[in-house]
Amino acid sequence: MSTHPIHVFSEIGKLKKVLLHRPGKELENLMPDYLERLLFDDIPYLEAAQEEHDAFANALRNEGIEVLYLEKLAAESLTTPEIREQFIEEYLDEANIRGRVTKKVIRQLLNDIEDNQELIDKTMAGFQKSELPDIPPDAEGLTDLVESDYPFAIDPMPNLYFTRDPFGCIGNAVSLNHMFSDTRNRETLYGKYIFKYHPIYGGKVDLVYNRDESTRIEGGDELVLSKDLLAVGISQRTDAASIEKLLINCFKKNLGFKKVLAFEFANNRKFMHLDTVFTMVDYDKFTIHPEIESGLRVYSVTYENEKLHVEEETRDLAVVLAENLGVEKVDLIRCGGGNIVTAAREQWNDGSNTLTIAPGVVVVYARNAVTNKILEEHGLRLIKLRGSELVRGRGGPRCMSMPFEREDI
Ligand SMILES: NC(=O)NCCC[C@H](N)C(=O)O
Repeated sequence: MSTHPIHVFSEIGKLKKVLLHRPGKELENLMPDYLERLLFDDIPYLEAAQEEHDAFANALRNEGIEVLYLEKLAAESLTTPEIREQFIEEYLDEANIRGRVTKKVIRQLLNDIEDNQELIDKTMAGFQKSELPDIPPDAEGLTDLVESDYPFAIDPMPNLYFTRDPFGCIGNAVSLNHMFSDTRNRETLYGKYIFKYHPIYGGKVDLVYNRDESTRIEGGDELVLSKDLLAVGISQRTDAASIEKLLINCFKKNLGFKKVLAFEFANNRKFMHLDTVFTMVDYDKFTIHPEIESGLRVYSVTYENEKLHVEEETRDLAVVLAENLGVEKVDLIRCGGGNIVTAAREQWNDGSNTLTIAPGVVVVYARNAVTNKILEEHGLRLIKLRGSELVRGRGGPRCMSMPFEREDI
């Protein structure tokens, strides 16, 4: 094992260390009127969501995996008063606050929080206007005084428990993403501080993408299939141009990857990321959602002599994968078992969003019984989670986890 604090050269190597976020008060700041913009489909019951999430973390620990928490690493990254102040400033600048006086008032409230963990948790939860002291009528800010029914001074970040997306560990490096939506793009600030200032990770990890890039990419579209091969989705969330930048940067940092398979598929919410329709579960096995297969286009992207080469793959996906992984044959396991309704229902509930913790061992939601049975029939060992509340944010075990260390395969 290398001495790098990030080491991820496959999707399936034995998972050693993984990053989660325990859902917090940000979920209690969800309201029906704003669900769509905040990318939620319903409002989870926080206490039950936390119980389900703790069960997820414990299931991983029982398999010998070290569980890290985003909120804890972020708090540990505020190592000096100056860094803490800078963090608060950047957070406020990105929080879309309506008035100067309101911003000043919130800055004071944040400064008054002594404990760094409490500070980070509060930035994640957001601020209801009702939590702020009244703005005096003679305050100089017009925007602060104009009444609006919108109840938040700062929106919550309810999607934080999907740690897969704001940044992705690729080899020894990290892709600190520029995300598709305003609501999620704010989440990448925590990654920025972790990889800049955290006592273990700060300054030790190369970035192969940065949050200030203009084109978008999200971790759910980034799959490390082998030490040579990445797969990246061109999706609702990820632009083709970002894949080119990512590949060039991986080359420049000598990470060893030789090719990206770019998967272009339907651009819509139900298939928001590649990992909602396609995951690797063993040396030669993948889950796939049948509904994407007919429209799927796959491109091989390589970079040689400072030039990108792109070629559309016309052969079957299974053949392309087998050749690129150096295995005889690849099994594409179709979620839902060939029934279009079952497949659609179970995909919506993240039936193909498996987290592989060792070759052939995957974490899944128990609720996707048909897909789970098929996975078992293919010889996989399943660790089944209850996800009744967690699934309301539209993500499964892979979305809720970011591997920091895997054993090489
Ligand atoms: N990798 C993933 O597919 N993550 C799930 C993200 C769900 C979240 N509500 C979102 O729409 O971004």
